[in-house]
Amino acid sequence: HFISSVLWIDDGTNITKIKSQIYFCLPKLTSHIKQEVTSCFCRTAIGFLTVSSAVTMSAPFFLGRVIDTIYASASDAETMTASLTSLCIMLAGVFLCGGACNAARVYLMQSSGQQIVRNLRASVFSSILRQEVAFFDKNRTGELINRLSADTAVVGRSITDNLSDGLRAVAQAAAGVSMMFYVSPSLASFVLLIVPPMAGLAVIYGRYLRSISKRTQDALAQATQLAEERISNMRTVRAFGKELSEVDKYTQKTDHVLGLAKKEAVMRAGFFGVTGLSGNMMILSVLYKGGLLMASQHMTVGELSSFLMYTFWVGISIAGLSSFYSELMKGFGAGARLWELLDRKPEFPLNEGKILPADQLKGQLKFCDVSFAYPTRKEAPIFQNLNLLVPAGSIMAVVGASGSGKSSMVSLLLRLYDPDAGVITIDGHDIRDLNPYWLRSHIGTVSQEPVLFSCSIRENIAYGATDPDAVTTEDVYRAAKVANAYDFIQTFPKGFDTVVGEKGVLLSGEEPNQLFMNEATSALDAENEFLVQEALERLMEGRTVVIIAHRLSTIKNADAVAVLDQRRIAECGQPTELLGNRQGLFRKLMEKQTAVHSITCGSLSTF
Ligand SMILES: Nc1ncnc2c1ncn2[C@@H]1O[C@H](COP(=O)(O)OP(=O)(O)OP(=O)(O)O)[C@@H](O)[C@H]1O
Repeated sequence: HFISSVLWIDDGTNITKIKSQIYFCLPKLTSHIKQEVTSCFCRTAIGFLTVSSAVTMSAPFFLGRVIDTIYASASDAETMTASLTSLCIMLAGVFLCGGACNAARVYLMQSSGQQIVRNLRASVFSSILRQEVAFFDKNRTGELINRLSADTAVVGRSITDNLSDGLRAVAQAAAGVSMMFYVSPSLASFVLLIVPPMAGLAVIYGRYLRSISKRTQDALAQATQLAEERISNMRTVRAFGKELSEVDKYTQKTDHVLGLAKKEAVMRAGFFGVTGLSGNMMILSVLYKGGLLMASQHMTVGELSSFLMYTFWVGISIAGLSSFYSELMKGFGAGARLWELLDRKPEFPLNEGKILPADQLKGQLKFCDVSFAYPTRKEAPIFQNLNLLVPAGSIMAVVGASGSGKSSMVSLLLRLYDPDAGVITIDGHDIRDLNPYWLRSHIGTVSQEPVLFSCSIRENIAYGATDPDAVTTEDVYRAAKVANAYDFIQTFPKGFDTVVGEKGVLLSGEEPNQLFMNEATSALDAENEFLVQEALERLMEGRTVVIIAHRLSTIKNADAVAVLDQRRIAECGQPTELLGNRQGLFRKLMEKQTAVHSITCGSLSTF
């Protein structure tokens, strides 16, 4: 136990990183631990820990006494039965008490850990949702989810059960070594002479084993990344017919993992074979030396038995210490990632800034010399000195080639990102001075992508309301009717209570005939397009509307058209006027447009 645990305690990898994680986390973890330790919950657990450890560590001593009693009175059956019975009953009571205390300690520590995990999860989730949109461009969803679920659990465990297991291991190892010296100083010195050199060898071997183990992990991570990318972009793989070559690539990566794993297996086999052998050899030598001490009347058989049991306990406790250490290091790593997230101040305020009085709101929109590049792709500017004026109450269609930045304009208007230069104003007010909550609640967006949460249609419709709980069934029906969706939703067996999954996954699964039958799709599309168009036209009345026209047929109601090209508005004017210019970009776009795309429409509803 001792030798194999040395392997894991000596974590030679990246000490500097671990150190910086410890410096960063320790104050935060300490405040958590302080809070925890001062709770009566935890004090009780420490009390139980002390009793159970004391019982565990006194057990070998008393068991040695039992053996000596058996030996001493082996010739007198009556005396032996009497003294053995009373000793065993007493010890059984003590052990029972120790077991109960241990169970209570584990229960209290685990509950305390779960409480910490719950609090951490709530704070981390809240911190994630407060971040600006650019943060989500830079951080992968999977990684954030991992912090929320796995890292919180690791931190919780490392400062509760793990800490109590660690304390227990320290106490038991110290008590065990002391008891070994108490029972037989000469045998204890003998053991302590042979263990350190063996531990030294284990450290050297362990470092090599760990480096191979790390290489295997890295190779596996590469293979997994390849698989993840290919699976999530399955459509592209299928479209290019690359299934077989991708399988080959993945197989090559897994072959590499297999090669390293085999090497590691050989190394591990050697290591554990040698540690098992050396463990047995050590016990044999203790027995040999102990036997000699018994022969010279320096030790009883009970003392030798106690001594052996203590050596086992010390070994087990040190193994426990090594797992405590590695869990604690994991806790520091996870903690560093969590607190980095918890301490991160979002770049945009969430609910601060000016709120314009409703009666002063006209809805004039202006982009003045706006330059913008996505934070993740600073080298590829989307807009440079873009200017556009959308008069209050008018309908402006923004057109342009795919990737010209139409949707990016909506993102800037919603203040999902800030321009790098220039200003965007609403009725002359810089949107950076306005309260983003208020701003977004006054901008309605209608998008081609139905983002549905996995709950009922009713809940999905109510999602946009300021207070979804206050939304009545009538409100939901009214909203559905305005969107021309009421009749369509009523065709589902469960109507508004139909549960839909993320991106409508369940909806398609439940209602395949009505939604996704091949022959029906075109008819449904046309019908839906008409219904949506009609609903939008009703919504547009009296509002400032920016239509992001992916399909040029959707601009027929627009008062003006702005053509995006070369990172700015290249043309702007009435559709008929622009169509009249044969060399104009709009005219060319109209001529080019033969394929039918779906629409995305960003509308400034309230203005
Ligand atoms: N979050 C993002 N991070 C980095 N680049 C982005 C991001 N979103 C869009 N882009 C890039 O910005 C450019 C403009 O994209 P945008 O979606 O605004 O164009 P679009 O005109 O609406 O295109 P489409 O008509 O194809 O929808 C594209 O090159 C796109 O790849």
